[in-house]
Amino acid sequence: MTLVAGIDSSTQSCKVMVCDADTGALVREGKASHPDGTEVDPREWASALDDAVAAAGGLDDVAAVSVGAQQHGMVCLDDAGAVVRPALLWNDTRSAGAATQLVEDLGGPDAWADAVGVVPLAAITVSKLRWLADSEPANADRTSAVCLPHDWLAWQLTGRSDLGTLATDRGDASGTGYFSAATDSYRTDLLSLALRGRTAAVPRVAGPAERIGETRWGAAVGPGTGDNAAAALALDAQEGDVVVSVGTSGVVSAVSVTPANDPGGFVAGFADATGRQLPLVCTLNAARVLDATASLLGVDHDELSRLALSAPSGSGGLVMVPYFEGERTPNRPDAAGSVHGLRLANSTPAHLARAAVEGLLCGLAEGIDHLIAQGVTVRRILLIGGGARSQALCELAPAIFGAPVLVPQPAEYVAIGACRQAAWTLAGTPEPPQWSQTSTRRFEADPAPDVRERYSSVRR
Ligand SMILES: Nc1ncnc2c1ncn2[C@@H]1O[C@H](COP(=O)(O)OP(=O)(O)O)[C@@H](O)[C@H]1O
Ligand SMILES: O=C(CO)[C@@H](O)[C@H](O)COP(=O)(O)O
Repeated sequence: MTLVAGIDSSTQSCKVMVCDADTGALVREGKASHPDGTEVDPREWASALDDAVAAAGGLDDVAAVSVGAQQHGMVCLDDAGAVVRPALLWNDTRSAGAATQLVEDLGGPDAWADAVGVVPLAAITVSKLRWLADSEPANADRTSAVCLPHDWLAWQLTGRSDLGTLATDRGDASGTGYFSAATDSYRTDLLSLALRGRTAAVPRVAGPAERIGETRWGAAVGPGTGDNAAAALALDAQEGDVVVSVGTSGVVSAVSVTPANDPGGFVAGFADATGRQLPLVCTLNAARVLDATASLLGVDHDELSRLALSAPSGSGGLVMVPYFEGERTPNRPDAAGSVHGLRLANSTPAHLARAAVEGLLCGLAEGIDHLIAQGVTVRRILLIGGGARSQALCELAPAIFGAPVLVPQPAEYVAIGACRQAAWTLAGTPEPPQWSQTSTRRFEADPAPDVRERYSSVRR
């Protein structure tokens, strides 16, 4: 059996899966935690990867490996290839002011949507680079190259240190704000605009199944990609499939042949890992809303779910707007979460649990609406990510989305997508290998538009 490995270096942890290259059957897996916080020394990712690989029984017998990772993180390298400062992650909002300035500098949101399909927000790499130029000019001066978390980890796997050997793929490059998914080209003028006239090298954009190097034991290293593009590859998402991921981030995305152009800044015009587009809406608050509410109530996730399902639809008028970490969609970096409509009758753990699940889902439902406004057709909604392990989330999602929801078997879909890319790199075929698709559970419910209406009015 030929084995391939896929890595998901996500916000909270590193997951490694080893699969049969022909069928995609899982052979073994491992996981290790990442440190908390919104800035992380990339060497912590390498160390978590080592631990996750050890937990997965090593990779010496795999013939190819690919890395999927959290998008947008700013990894700055000096001319010797050393890390200049800890990486600012996608969920670090200190770059919010820099994003606003950058939008103005290019002539407004329309100019950005036309240039790269992405209007800078705090999350986007280009905004983090402007923050660096203004707040840490000495570090900006020392930065000879800038890359993303997956680019850096894949580079580590190849054992190279020459900046000219850095590689990325168009899926992750499209999340930088200086690469256009519509034209498949860098806009180094925008990178330079962010860095206030400085220049920095960027990784070469490899093809979707290109071998970008070899590990020290001789395995092929695939191009890797951003986590959301990897998940779409795992699910073999086709046009009409809307993937909703409830991890640290809440993500609504869909593969498409048409690049997104949303000057409103809700939908980002990213690329997928196969050559298509991946219009995407991302929120800052998802699975951790459930984590925080469970901890507030002193219960575990199973009990939180049971409580939420025991309360009435609409939580008796209790509405949670879950902007615990500020928010990205809508763009409210300085917001805080709030609970509205407290009455004696709804001041119970069950009502609060339900309000948390409903509030989280209402934010994602707005994301689906934004995709539809960009011309995306919704044929199927697939729910994945750590939060999809919550029975309450699965049962309430169809009511809030107003459509049936398919929940694939709980699994690490980003790592599986990276495995599939590794197998594709090994096969060298024009299309990715056909692996049998996971079974799904179908959830249906009567639509609850009143819950969404109340949420929208409270949010406004
Ligand atoms: N049964 C569950 N119900 C709700 N949330 C869960 C459950 N199991 C795990 N989670 C949450 O899912 C999150 C991890 O999901 P994951 O998709 O791996 O995130 P990320 O990719 O951002 O690291 C954690 O916040 C975790 O607490
Ligand atoms: O910023 C985005 C997408 O634009 C996030 O989806 C990150 O890619 C982090 O993903 P998770 O760790 O939450 O899976």
